[in-house]
Amino acid sequence: MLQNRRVFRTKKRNLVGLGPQDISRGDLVCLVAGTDVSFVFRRHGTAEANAPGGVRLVRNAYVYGIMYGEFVKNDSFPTPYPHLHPTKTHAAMVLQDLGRRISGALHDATRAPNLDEKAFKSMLNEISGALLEADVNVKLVSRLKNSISTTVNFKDLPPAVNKKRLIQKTVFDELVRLVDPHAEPFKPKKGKSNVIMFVGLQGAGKTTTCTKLARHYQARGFRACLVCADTFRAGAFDQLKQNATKAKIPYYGSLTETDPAKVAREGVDKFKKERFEVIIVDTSGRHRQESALFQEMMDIQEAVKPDETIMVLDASIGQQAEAQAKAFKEAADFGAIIITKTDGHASGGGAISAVAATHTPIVFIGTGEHMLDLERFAPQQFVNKLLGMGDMAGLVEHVQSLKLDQKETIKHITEGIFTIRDLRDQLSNIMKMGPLSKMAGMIPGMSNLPGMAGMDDDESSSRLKRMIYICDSMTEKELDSDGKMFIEQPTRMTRVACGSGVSVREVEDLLSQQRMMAGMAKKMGGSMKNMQKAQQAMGGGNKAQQMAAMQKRLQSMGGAGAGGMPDMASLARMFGGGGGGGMPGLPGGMDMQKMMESMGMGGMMGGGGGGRGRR
Ligand SMILES: Nc1nc2c(ncn2[C@@H]2O[C@H](COP(=O)(O)OP(=O)(O)OP(=O)(O)O)[C@@H](O)[C@H]2O)c(=O)[nH]1
Repeated sequence: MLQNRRVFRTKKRNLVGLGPQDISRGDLVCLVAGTDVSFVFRRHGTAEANAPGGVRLVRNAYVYGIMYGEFVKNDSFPTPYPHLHPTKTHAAMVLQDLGRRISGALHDATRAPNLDEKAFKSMLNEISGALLEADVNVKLVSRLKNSISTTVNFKDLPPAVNKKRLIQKTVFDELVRLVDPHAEPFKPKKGKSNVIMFVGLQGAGKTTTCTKLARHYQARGFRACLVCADTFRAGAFDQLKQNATKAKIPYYGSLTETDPAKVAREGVDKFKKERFEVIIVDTSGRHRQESALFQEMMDIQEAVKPDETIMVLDASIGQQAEAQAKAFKEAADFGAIIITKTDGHASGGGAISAVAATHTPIVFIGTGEHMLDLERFAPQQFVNKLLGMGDMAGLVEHVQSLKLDQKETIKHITEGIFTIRDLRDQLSNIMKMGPLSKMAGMIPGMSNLPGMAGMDDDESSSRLKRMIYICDSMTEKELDSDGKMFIEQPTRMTRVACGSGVSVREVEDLLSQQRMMAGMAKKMGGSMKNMQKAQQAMGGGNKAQQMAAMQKRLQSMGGAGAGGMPDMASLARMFGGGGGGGMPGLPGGMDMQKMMESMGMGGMMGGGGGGRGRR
């Protein structure tokens, strides 16, 4: 389980086990009749994959709680095939696992018919164990445990107190305290040159994160640019150049100058003269905390006098994080931390402990290699999300930052129309939003749904791309049509299929999805007008207050890790489209679950299932 092996878990029973090292996301762990160990199977990725014969054996596995047949005897698990009993396996993100364990412990304790001291203590032990396993510093865990015990003070609780509420609130508050150093992070000011310098060990993700951050500020209206002061690693400037070019961000660096402080000064001076507002300086890393690295860091700091120094910490650093952060703090006195690679198998707790050790706030977390994989870190929202309670404010901010153009589609839906072009626009908007699993994590209750945790982002993204290719192979007239011309002239389908490199069947599927959505649009046409009026009336008020009220309402629907699923249709209606304080990501009244299902991602919403294979 620990040395390079995988951990399996199912949401309901937290099953844990050992598996082969080459196990991968989406594999099935099955009990086969007549055997007493479980086996890992892999789907072939064809339409027949769901048929009993559509899988191949990878190797055996040991999963506690199912290997002696307990699983088969428990009829609360779905049994899609009589002789194969799959549980969803995935190379789980450990932070997500940590969240699931904590909310599972809370859930078990607070749902117990007799919430006695024993149940409370066992919940505390489970939470502490989960935090320790995730590499959170042992002193911090013990402090958290004591604090919860003291605040709840189970023995002397007056009978009138709502124990469940109190426990939930205390655990939540203490987890927030763990990641909140109560220090205000730096905020760049418009109309001024804000110099931000990055420091960190080699490979922590500095160069990647510099570009992500520059893009983040650029998307929020700042004139952002990048300076490469890494003259130590061959290829560092090329990497920054490549990233910056892709993100359309101006950059500065030198292939010949060897003094990093000189390059940094030249770059910063140049961009200050050009009135750039966010100037990000990337520095070099080393394998270890070497004195040469620290000296270089101080020289660059002296040369560019940054307004903010950010330390980049790899989430997988584990227990060394604290010592490393302390050493960097002494040398470079950084004012903020960015934790990268939180999407990996890292435990993340070490990096979280670094916050407490240096009293420095985490400002962002890196959640993938893509340019958009940077999330603002806010302690309360982070804990909300960790416990599966969603992060609505983050979701709205994320979608708003994408500046999605919805006007045409919303106008169409109001008129009861949904063209193929509308479908194409929606598909590309969904692509811009980033991985669906990430979006799901931000919607209260959604990350707790069966199937969500193991959602295969690569597969859904490639499916979306193929659908966009199909649309891109159509003529303007076809795109603006209601799709009927394809039924009247089926050769059009063959032409589009050839043009986009897919089968005619896939074109047919896309058209039937568009037809289904057009049917929904037709039904919604009339009611939309009234809804927009209501939204406009709401749009004038205080948005922060509305946001807080919405978050509260959704939480009460989702419950604290209870897995309650908000009504997605009403959620989408609340977001509305276009007007007032609505979220421009989804057309008003669109049922997200139906929309995902219609796009062939229904399997993700309900677990199992799986989509149609490619031909
Ligand atoms: N999965 C994932 N990978 C990341 C993330 N951030 C960075 N990476 C990857 O980590 C690797 C190292 O990132 P770099 O940006 O080159 O690291 P660096 O700190 O600049 O390295 P040096 O310049 O050698 O000091 C690259 O392959 C990045 O794509 C993240 O949040 N998630």
